[in-house]
Amino acid sequence: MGLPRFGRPKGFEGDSSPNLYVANCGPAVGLSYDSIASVFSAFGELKGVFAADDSGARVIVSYRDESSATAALEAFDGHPCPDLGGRSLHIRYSVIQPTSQGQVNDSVPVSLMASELNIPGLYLLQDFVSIKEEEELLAAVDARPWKSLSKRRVQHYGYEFCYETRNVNTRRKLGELPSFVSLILERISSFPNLDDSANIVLDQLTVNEYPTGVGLSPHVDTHSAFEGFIFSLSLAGPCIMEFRQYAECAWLPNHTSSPSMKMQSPEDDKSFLRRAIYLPPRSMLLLSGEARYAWHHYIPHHKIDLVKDSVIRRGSRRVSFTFRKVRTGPCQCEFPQYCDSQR
Ligand SMILES: O=C(O)CCC(=O)C(=O)O
Ligand SMILES: [Fe+2]
Repeated sequence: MGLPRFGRPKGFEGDSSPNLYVANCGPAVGLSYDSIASVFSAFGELKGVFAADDSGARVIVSYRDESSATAALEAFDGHPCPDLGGRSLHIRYSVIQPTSQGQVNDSVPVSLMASELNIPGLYLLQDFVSIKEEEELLAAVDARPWKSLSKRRVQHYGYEFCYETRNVNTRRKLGELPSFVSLILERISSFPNLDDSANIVLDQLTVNEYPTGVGLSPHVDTHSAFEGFIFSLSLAGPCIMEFRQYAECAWLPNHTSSPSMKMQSPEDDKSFLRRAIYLPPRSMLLLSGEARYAWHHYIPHHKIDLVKDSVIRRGSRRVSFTFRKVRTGPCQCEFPQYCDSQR
């Protein structure tokens, strides 16, 4: 699983910091992130509560001010906390771990199953289409005009996606989704894990063709552009997809709380959790809820991927069909810190 950028300091006396490493605390011991945030926010404004590792029993509580972290540490370290199920917490100041770019790119283990990533709302179904259907879908898009971007080719159906604004013009509808995807839309309407999949109406399709070694930069599909379900069908070649959750989203447009913040893009923000999943051809990925709204997805620009103990070569191309529903009003998701409609 992904390594957090905040770690436990070596030794017992770490330098003080606004970030606390809190052990014996987390969803694995019955404490939700919300309940932890609510108890720790009594000591000052929080930036957030994050998993410290994959145990589910260690978290990073990140404050705006160091003095708040000090007050919380003094109050809670080593004492049973009645508001957190009477658990005794073990608290240290946390430090930012120095990671090299090499580690960032290469060290995250790759899972085969979405459930292993522990990201709510993320689902992967293998063999969503047959080999024959895959051939037909590829033939259908290859018979239609591709638009060349700098490193990959795309086709848009339903609505054009504008890469400059990362949005769609809702007043310019191109038409209905093409008939060659009807079978996919029908299968999506009985997608497991969704309460009401039959009522999901998808009206935008982006087809991406990635040559070997080409990926996609980390991004969250713009909240104000698309609704809460994003389905992505992988065809032809495999890839891995990495998910990143950033501690700060200061580089989002209209960020007002830190006007002096210099960060321009997620690449400048080094505080993030990482998870990765293998996407084989013919699999369907669903991003919903937290996975859709609060995690960046990213396809590393690799020619080969290490999956468990196997080296997997990307094919000569990967073609993905991404189905979304264009949003017509502002997004009202539960993740305002990641939401362009709510900033
Ligand atoms: O190729 C994929 O599976 C994902 C494409 C994607 O994330 C996007 O078009 O926003
Ligand atoms: Fe995306």
